[in-house]
Amino acid sequence: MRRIVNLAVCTLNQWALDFEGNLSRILLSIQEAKEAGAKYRSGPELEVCGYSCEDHFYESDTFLHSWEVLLEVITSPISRDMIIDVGMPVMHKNVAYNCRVAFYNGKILLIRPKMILCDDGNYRESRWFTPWSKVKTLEDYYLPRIITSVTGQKTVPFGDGVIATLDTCIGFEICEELWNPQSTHIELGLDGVELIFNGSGSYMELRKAHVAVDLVASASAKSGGCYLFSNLRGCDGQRVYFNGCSCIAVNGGVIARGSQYSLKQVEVITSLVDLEDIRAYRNAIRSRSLVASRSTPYPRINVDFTLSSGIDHGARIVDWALPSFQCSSWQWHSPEDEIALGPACWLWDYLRYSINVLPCLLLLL
Ligand SMILES: NC(=O)CC[C@H](N)C(=O)O
Repeated sequence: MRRIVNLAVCTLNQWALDFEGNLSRILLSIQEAKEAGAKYRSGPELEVCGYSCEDHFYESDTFLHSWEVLLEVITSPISRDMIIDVGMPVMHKNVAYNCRVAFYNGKILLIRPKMILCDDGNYRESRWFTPWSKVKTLEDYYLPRIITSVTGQKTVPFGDGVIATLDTCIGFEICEELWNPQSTHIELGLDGVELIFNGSGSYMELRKAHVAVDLVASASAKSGGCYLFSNLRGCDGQRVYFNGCSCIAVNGGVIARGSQYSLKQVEVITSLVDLEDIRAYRNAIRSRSLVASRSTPYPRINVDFTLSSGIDHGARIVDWALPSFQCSSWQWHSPEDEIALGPACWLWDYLRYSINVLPCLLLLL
């Protein structure tokens, strides 16, 4: 028996506060995911407003414009018939959170705030955001009126919950939560969450890319499951270069990976994943089953939608011929290549955006 799901992760070259440009890249990524047959599309961290808005995260306009972009995405016909999550800042009870917003056919399903923030290196997330600390707890989020008037929803669940479709269970871990020893994916996996989406803003450091991909693979190794990592790409106005390398891993093996240094502004990778592979792998690890049987449940948001294709039993199943997953192989860049490629890509982005604003500056003279 097979139960195949087609899932998409996206690498986007976003720019801080470029709401229109960011929107167009998000819509393009959804379209590409849909054309590839995906029923779920995820994207990088804070993709709506751009990661490096810095003290603009203190301005309510940054939040308002993010909702306006979300409205465009939710109401676009391209977004129909698939579950989508996007990254944006959300203010809940006067506290700013770095969130994933998941929706399906014009309705918001869940707002999932980041639970472990990053303050190493050049990261200073806790200057602008607060981590959500209420584990496995949901509250009502009162939507802005521009959203209510279109979706008809006054409140939506906000917090540490998961989404249950008719055939699987979906959870979220946002960037640094993967890097922390007490990663969220451990509890998620034990509670039967089969697909874990991570929207990230991970920047380039020499010889760091393999660490991110190794973490993604190991997140799905001990406990089984499918781990889907979407990262930003390029320079978004700050000093760092985001690293790309979005990837998908199943049961410890990386089955798809995007490029690390590229000038592509939108890169979508999709994979066919058999949910039965996850179930068989998990059930065979007896010690995991024992611990999982004792796990306390996450609040589940039910959605009347099936991610898998075909019929899940009987002779008429259409997907028998599809192969089960195969691990992909690639060569890591040498340090010398990284030194050549990273700064060059950063400079290219900066130049590209400078050229865009140059005519405006000339008009001001
Ligand atoms: N945005 C983040 O949470 C960053 C997480 C992680 N430390 C990284 O470098 O990729």
